[in-house]
Amino acid sequence: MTAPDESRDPDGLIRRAKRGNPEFDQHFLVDDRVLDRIPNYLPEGADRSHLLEIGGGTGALTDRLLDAVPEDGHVSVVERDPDLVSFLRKEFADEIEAGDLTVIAGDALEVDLPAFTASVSNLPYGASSEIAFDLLPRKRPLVLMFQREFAERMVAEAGDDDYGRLSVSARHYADVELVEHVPAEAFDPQPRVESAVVRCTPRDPEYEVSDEAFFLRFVKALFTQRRKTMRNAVRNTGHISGLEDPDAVVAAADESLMSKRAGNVTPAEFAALARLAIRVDPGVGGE
Ligand SMILES: C[S@@+](CC[C@H](N)C(=O)[O-])C[C@H]1O[C@@H](n2cnc3c(N)ncnc32)[C@H](O)[C@@H]1O
Repeated sequence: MTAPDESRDPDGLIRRAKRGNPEFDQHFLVDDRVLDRIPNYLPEGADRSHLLEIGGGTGALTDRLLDAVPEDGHVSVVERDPDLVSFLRKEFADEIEAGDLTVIAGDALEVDLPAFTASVSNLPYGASSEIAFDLLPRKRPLVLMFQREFAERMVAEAGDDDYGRLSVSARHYADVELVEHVPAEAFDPQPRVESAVVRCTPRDPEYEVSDEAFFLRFVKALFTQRRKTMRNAVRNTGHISGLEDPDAVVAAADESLMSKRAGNVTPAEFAALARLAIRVDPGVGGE
């Protein structure tokens, strides 16, 4: 592993790779201070023995991750662009030869991911939601860079303007915190939007759900009608949630909950309603 003061220069990597195509979600981090900070956002005590990076690009973050793993640790990096894969394999030939780094060629949503202990990634914006929701259920610590608006929706709480399906679904798997806003100037080429880094610390939710898939589908359905009361949202979205008898769920549910809007309902309240629906609705398991 290289010492931190020997980190590769991110601008030099871009020049050597001759890459950086915004159409391929290629915005490379060039701000050394941001690059240095990102691995340190891993939760204290996180197992760093096998770090996974999705979207290696020209390797500026990969280089920092090689410094962040313990002596016998490993970094795996997935990259979809075949030219960047060739570049990474050449640039990091010594680390690959030493068994410290594996470069996996392909789409992160299609390749078999290795058994990583934590992931630190500057995600391709076009696929960030799918990749995050592929990683979150694996219950490993994650430090992920997103578009700022996406990150803010992810960490929003009930009652916040940005609170929605994304906030409830992400929190189902982990504690999520926005740890740093990153301006467009930190990248080359610069994206049109700002970015933000989110730390996800896995934990079990503080509520029970007997059918996770139904819970997540129900939350998704209810937020499609976020301006309506929960009463109407439950009734109008059976085609999405799978409820066969939404009226029975409304009748059995607490009156005050049915009068709220989804944006003011906590994850625990959604979970209690999902458990109730499973008891009373034949479409999702009840009678
Ligand atoms: C935002 S750049 C980050 C690059 C580098 N990690 C950095 O921080 O400078 C995202 C990278 O992901 C790659 N990429 C885009 N879609 C991908 C996918 N579905 N699977 C794997 N890599 C992908 C792009 O080619 C690009 O190199």
